Amino acid sequence: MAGTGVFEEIIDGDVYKYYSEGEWKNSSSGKTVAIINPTTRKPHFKVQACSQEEVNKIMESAKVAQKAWARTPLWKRAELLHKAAALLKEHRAPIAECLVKEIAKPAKDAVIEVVRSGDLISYTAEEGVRLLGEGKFLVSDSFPGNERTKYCLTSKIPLGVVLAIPPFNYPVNLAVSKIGPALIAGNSLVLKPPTQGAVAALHMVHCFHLAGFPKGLISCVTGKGSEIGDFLTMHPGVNCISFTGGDTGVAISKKAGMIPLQMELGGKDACIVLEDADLDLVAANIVKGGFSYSGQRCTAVKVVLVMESIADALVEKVNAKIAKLTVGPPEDDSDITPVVTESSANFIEGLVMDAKERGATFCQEYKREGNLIWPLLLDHVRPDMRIAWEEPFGPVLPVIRINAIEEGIHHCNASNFGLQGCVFTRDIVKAIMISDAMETGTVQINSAPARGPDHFPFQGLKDSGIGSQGITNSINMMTKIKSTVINLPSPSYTMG
Ligand SMILES: NC(=O)C1=CN([C@@H]2O[C@H](COP(=O)(O)OP(=O)(O)OC[C@H]3O[C@@H](n4cnc5c(N)ncnc54)[C@H](OP(=O)(O)O)[C@@H]3O)[C@@H](O)[C@H]2O)C=CC1
Ligand SMILES: O=C(O)[C@H](O)COP(=O)(O)O
Repeated sequence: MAGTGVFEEIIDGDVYKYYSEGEWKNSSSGKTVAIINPTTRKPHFKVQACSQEEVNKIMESAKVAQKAWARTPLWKRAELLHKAAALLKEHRAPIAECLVKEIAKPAKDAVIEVVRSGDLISYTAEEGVRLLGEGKFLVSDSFPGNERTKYCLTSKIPLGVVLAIPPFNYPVNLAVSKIGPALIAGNSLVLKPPTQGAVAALHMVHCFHLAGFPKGLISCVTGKGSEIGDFLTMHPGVNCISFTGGDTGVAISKKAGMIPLQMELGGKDACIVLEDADLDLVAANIVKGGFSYSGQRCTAVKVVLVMESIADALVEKVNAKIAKLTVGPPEDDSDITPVVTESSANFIEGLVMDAKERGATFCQEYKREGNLIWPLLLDHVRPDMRIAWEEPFGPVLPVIRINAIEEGIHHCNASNFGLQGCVFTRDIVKAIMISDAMETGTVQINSAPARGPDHFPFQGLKDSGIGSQGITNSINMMTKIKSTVINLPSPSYTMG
């Protein structure tokens, strides 16, 4: 149960505490934020609304703790991360329960997210020891005009205080995807979890606390992003921001100072289907890719671009699979569960109504009960419809019929997003050429888009992000280079 057993100390009455200087605390603000259960649409949890003074204190302690942490041997950093990973997996049940109640993640998927997060932390520990355990050694005479009088030793050093801001749909996995790299690289970490998902995140933070990380090294600030967010992202004590979410990230990138930014934002991942594709494989991937977690994934299939000659056959197969999707509460492991907020459901409905007014073909009746929207495939979608371009982040998928591959590539590249895309064909040469032409961070050949496995590089182009994630790239991004040059009085060559 959430907030019980080892987690008792993170809650006071019915309000979860925030985490600062190695302790669970009540905010002096006296304000709390209600977390609404998307299924019941009633408040389920409460967290503190932290004050700016509390943020300042957290930043001060993070700065002090980071100096000591940077002097902690790599193997000791890794040891603590492995402990946190084990604790996360040990306590997967209460954390998964929070995901079910806060973000209506299907119960099975909720457990998978927590276990995946433990694996991510452990892999990060190992990768960090290897990656940061070596540097570069350069000699001066490799550059014209120089003798070998200089040795340059370079290493990767921490940035300082990393601010991590994950989104609601993976409040644990997309938090640890930032926390792990930051810590193994020698940084301290301030986490601002999403409101929907904050309690799952607080339970995750407690696993790091139980692992025995130094006081002040990890903090967790709760409160609405719209209220405390700017104070955090513009705080002079922040040396790096790693953000995942929507166009909020674009605004943050304009406000943040001269610091490294890692941004993973929205997507409109296109699925291009050629005439020779295996339509059973395509249909399975479109349904899994487009409707898992009710389409609330940045890497969800968000528009299908299918050759006209096979479109009827594909749509029929997709509809048959949609008909088998279960719709209901996350507690029952339903395939389709309520979307995260009423405002999200309203946004999705707006896109559906626009498509209806402009003549899209509804393959299923549009049905909504509260935040629960039944899966819907819209056929014969045209570029003048909003759903052709906007990201519903819901269980609604548009199909655009094309008569040439170039049309599909054009639509993909005309989007402001450039996260992932996928292409289905038996012709690997064509697949490579299409992949090369698609302006996205990743192209999946013969499978739906996906961020995982978590050690793969993951990046968005254009409005889909800044920089690259994936464990190795995240570790590197949370370091900077330090050079030490040894100057010799006269040239010296190893004589072999
Ligand atoms: N690329 C991806 O992986 C994802 C993309 N998205 C996109 O984002 C949209 C909304 O999802 P959501 O999670 O609400 O994304 P948001 O961008 O609204 O929120 C992401 C995170 O940013 C925080 N935040 C909000 N405002 C600020 C601010 N001014 N300064 C600092 N942090 C802030 C949020 O906190 P709080 O919750 O308290 O507002 C949350 O922790 C989706 O519809 C989708 O388009 C969403 C999830 C994942
Ligand atoms: O933010 C998201 O939606 C995730 O990056 C998607 O991750 P997944 O492809 O592993 O579900």
